[in-house]
Order: sequence, then C-alpha cells, then structure tokens
Amino acid sequence: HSVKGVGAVDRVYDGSNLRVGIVHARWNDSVISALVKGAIVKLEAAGVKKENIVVETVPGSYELPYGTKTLIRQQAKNCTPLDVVLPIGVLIKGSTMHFEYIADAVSHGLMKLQFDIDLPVIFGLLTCLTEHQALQRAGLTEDGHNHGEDWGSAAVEMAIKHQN
Ligand SMILES: O=c1[nH]c(NC[C@H](O)[C@H](O)[C@H](O)CO)c([N+](=O)[O-])c(=O)[nH]1
Repeated sequence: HSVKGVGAVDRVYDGSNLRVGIVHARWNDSVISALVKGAIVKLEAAGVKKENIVVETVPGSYELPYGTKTLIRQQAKNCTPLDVVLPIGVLIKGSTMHFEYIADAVSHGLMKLQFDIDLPVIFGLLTCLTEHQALQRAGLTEDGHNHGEDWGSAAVEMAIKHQN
C-alpha cells in the first residue's frame, strides 16, 4: 500500500438523528447504482434511519448543483430539513472537451452551493478518463474500491458538524 493509505481515516459517528439527501445523475447507471448503494450502506451503518434518506435523480451530472439546491429547498419547505446532501455523478471522458467543462462547472457549482445555502454538500462526482476507472471506483472490479462508501461516511461526519 502507498504510505498515504486509502481514503480518510474513518471515525465513528452517531447518525441516528440525521436527515440525508442523495441526488444522483442517470448517466452510466450501473456505476451510479453501485455508488449509491455503497453510500447508503455506510449511512445505515452509522445509524441513519431509512426514512431519513431521501433519494432524488437528475438527468446528468451537469444538473447536480441545481437538483441539489431544489431538493434542499423542497425538504426545508415540506418536512424536516436535510442535514447534508450527497450529489453523485459519473463523468467518463469522451473524444471532446465536454467532460472538462462539465467537471469544472459541477465541482465549482457544488463547492459554491454549500456556502450559499450553509449546508454541507459532499463531492460525489467521479471524473474518469476510462470506463474501467469508473468501474474500479464503484468497487465493480477485483482491485476496485467503492468511493460511494467514503462519501457516505463523509456525509455523516459533515452533517454532525453542521448540527453542532
Ligand atoms: O453525468 C454525465 N453527464 C454527461 N452529459 C450530460 C450532462 O451532464 C447534462 O445532463 C446535459 O449536458 C444536459 O444539460 C456525460 N457525458 O456527456 O459524457 C457523462 O459522462 N456523465
């Protein structure tokens, strides 16, 4: 293993009174569903109740910032507000610069959003140069690791920081 280890060092948090939103794109769906499942496994392992995990979808990753904003607003209006949102998307490089523009716009959009609305927004966008890279990062290959799990753990930790 490299000296830097793999991912953030896990800590144990009690997520039993958290409400978590997940907004996922519908491109590259087999990778997306593995990432979403991985995140939910970790959320539930931290005690987040099934009824407190709200899942919405958007067409593609470019819609994640606005789809995240509308979910937060809708939840704040209709029921108990969310404590964190995890947008999930998978970008796979094609033969044009489209990938770079979406990746740049979405990463800046999600970073800005969390300060605009004062709510933690976890960065769940895979920016892959090949399909194999995407499969690896969703834990769908022998040597893979599901980054959705890391995002689920980060969501619990940041939601608790937001509540305190
Ligand atoms: O989520 C993705 N959206 C993609 N494009 C759609 C984009 O996110 C928007 O939905 C679309 O441009 C309409 O706004 C992708 N590619 O183009 O390759 C991709 O790989 N992943």
